[in-house]
Amino acid sequence: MKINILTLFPEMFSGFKSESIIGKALEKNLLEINIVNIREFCYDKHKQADDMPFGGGAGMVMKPEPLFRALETVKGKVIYTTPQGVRFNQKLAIELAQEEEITIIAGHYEGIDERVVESKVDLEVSIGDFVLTGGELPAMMMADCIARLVPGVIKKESYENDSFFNGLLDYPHYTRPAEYEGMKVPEVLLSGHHKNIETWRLKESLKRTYLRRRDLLVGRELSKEEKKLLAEIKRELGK
Ligand SMILES: CC(C)(C)c1cccc(C(=O)NCC2(NC(=O)c3cccc4nocc34)CCCCC2)c1
Repeated sequence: MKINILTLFPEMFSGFKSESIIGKALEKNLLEINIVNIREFCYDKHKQADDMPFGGGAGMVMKPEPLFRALETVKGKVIYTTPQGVRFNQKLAIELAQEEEITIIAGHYEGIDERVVESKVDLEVSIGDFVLTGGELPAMMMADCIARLVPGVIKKESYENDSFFNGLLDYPHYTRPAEYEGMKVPEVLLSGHHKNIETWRLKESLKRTYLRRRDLLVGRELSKEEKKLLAEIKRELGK
């Protein structure tokens, strides 16, 4: 899979591409992330990538020509990260991860010229309702989420155990030391009793989801064991 990201700030992506899981996946050529510097497609003397808005008002708008030129050099579904977009989620990430190539445009200033959106953008996507300085971090976040779904990028077992893989919030995590400043790790996790540990983790995931994100449980098929555990949780919570 190849993810192109069109941006005026390519340096924002160097850490993303060099570090940790994404860095290793790129080294292993499991996928390709191609950062396209929009500024390279500004052919005027001053390399002007943005200009004042028609109709007046504050801020600048990203010019159409450099974007059209940059889009000529890439393929695949064109996504524009914008507050006006559909909400990004794991389901959309899974769909996009099936594509051979996708291109993400990161807006900046007041956004991109609408003629680019109308004629070239296939999908406008938002990561949430808050004000940002640019669409670069949303583009990076989407690329991260999609890239980890590419086979081989993360170990199969951790992918399978992804609590979100079963649609629940994560259970609490602990590591050494077994006691720190008087705070102990739950005994069951030190017992080496794998079935009990698995049950404890599922119950903790269900409890957290029930308490913090009950919406995730709506419409979610509960297994027999999950139903039993959820009943226990409700009893214990006195609800
Ligand atoms: C009602 C709401 C959401 C608060 C809102 C309403 C109006 C404007 C903004 C805003 O932030 N404008 C700035 C701008 N944001 C984003 O790119 C952006 C923001 C949030 C989630 C995103 N997902 O992808 C891209 C996203 C970056 C500079 C280029 C213009 C867009 C926000």
